[in-house]
Amino acid sequence: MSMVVFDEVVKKYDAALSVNHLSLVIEEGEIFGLLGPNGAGKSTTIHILAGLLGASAGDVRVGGHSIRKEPLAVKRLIGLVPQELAIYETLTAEENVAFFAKLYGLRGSLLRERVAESLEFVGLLDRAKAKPATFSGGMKRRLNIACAIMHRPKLIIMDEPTVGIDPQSRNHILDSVRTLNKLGSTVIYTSHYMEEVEAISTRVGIMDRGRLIALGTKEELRKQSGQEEKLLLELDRMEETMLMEMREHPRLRSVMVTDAQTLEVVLDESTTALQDLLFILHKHGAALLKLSRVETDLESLFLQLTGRTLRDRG
Ligand SMILES: Nc1ncnc2c1ncn2[C@@H]1O[C@H](COP(=O)(O)OP(=O)(O)OP(=O)(O)O)[C@@H](O)[C@H]1O
Repeated sequence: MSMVVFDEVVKKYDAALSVNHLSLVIEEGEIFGLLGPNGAGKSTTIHILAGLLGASAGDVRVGGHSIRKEPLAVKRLIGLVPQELAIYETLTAEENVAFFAKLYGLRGSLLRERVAESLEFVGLLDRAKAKPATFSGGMKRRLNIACAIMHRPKLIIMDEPTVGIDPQSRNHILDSVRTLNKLGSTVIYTSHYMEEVEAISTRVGIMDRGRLIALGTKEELRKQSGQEEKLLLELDRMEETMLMEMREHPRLRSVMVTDAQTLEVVLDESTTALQDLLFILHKHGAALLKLSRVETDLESLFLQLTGRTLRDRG
């Protein structure tokens, strides 16, 4: 079932379109990574989806409900972790989560149960009675997440949740995204850190200047962009006759010796290329000590699509 359907969504602030006719379907169970440089339109897209901002044109459906016609039904399905912290420094951690729980209509023992559950989930149960003023930046972000998930939303939207935090909290947050997804939530996650999106997403959409310029699994994006399937082979020996045979083989696009024991090989698209490569190794009595794949690089893909670098390195 489709969890989110963007249908020709437009957001216009001034002359430029911040979201430019966005159409996109996200299926139930996905971890969808929305990637793009600063100002690409990610936050605007997320805010329209969460009902915080009206679209200039088009509509979004969440779990079959139109955000225009049934905004409350949509809001009930969503947990938004905003880019800016949405927690109260004067309340304790558990009071913060309880505040949001009450907004969703939770009361009494169910409220207490869900507050404890979400604080435990983000690793802050032992700090339930402390105020966020005593927390590190990463802990505040985790509390921000607890506030967004306590009503067990079907769709969790995270807008750059790992900006400027320590590695421990960052890993905690990435693990929690995976766990929430396993527990049944669809997750939409924006970032301009491509490593994160690569690591956790089932599918990636790349935005630039309000438009979705690429969409697919990492593998599909690699194919769309013409990036090649590159393998690294560590061998116990490297004979010239074997290398010659590889270089002459029509299914092996390039064969390069990178050090005394390592070969970098680019295969063509055919299904038998890898088999042929292994056959040649076997024929020449070379043992394969290690085989690894050079991972798709979203950064260079973005560069190729737009002529600009993805990351704001400031
Ligand atoms: N309230 C606003 N008024 C006018 N223009 C706006 C407003 N909010 C956003 N924009 C413009 O819309 C475009 C998209 O901004 P948006 O914040 O959605 O990008 P983003 O991809 O989320 O960037 P970031 O990674 O910095 O959060 C930008 O050009 C921005 O200047």
